[in-house]
Amino acid sequence: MALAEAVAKWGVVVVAAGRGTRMGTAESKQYLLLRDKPILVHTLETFETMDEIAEVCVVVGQQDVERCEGWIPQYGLHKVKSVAAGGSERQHSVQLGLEALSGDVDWVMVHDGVRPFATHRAVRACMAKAAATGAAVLAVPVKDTIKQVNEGGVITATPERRSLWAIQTPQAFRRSLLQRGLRQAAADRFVGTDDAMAVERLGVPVSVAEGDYTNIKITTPDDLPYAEFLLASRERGRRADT
Ligand SMILES: Nc1ccn([C@@H]2O[C@H](COP(=O)(O)OP(=O)(O)OP(=O)(O)O)[C@@H](O)[C@H]2O)c(=O)n1
Ligand SMILES: C[C@](O)(CO)[C@H](O)COP(=O)(O)O
Repeated sequence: MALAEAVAKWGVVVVAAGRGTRMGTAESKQYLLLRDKPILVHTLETFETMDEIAEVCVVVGQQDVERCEGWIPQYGLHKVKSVAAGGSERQHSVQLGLEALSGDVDWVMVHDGVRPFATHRAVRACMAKAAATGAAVLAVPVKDTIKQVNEGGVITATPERRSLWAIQTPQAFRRSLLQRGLRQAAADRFVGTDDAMAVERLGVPVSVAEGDYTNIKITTPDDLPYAEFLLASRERGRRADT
């Protein structure tokens, strides 16, 4: 591990204040059970055993703050030091989570509460790349040919596939850089779909660290059986290791 990374104090903002409209369930998708535990708890457990992480802030809907505070003792989520109420857009939830982290956290990762399969290897790759460059996101090269299509359903462009990556979380930044990007985005009334966009807009390069295709964001109902399969595979892998 690089020296800068070893001495840095890392915090994680796990955003989970969305409504999950594409999932279409009465209960927001982050609270659906994956085997025995809510999806969000599986996600939070990712960071529990990482010594590099000093603290986690989980951002949820105002109505869910108490329930999530109760999870800290129930599931032994000792790294979760705060539960914050989120905002109307993901970006606002990120901003509120950043404000809740303690003052001495100087590097941050933002992670979707509905990505429970980020591996420690991939998270560490993202942290290492950010420590070396200032800002990095996990991503995988796209496998399909991607087309741009107009409102009439007609293809207007085929971008070169070699340059296309599907972006995931965690996304890792020097805290002051992400804060500056989010402040500027708010001043410009710009709302991005990921955290890197706020930093890219400053003209600051954001690097990519190669992740895993299995780090899925649980978004639509067809993701649920695949998530069950991934959980079972991970547990089989763990049993084989012991
Ligand atoms: N105002 C919001 C919107 C989203 N998120 C979180 O951002 C992550 C990624 O967003 P997405 O998958 O789009 O979740 P939802 O916004 O809940 O889904 P949908 O767009 O289908 O409503 C999720 O963990 C979600 O809870 C958030 O914290 N605050
Ligand atoms: C941040 C993200 O998960 C990267 O893939 C994604 O952009 C979130 O987008 P969504 O519109 O909130 O699903």
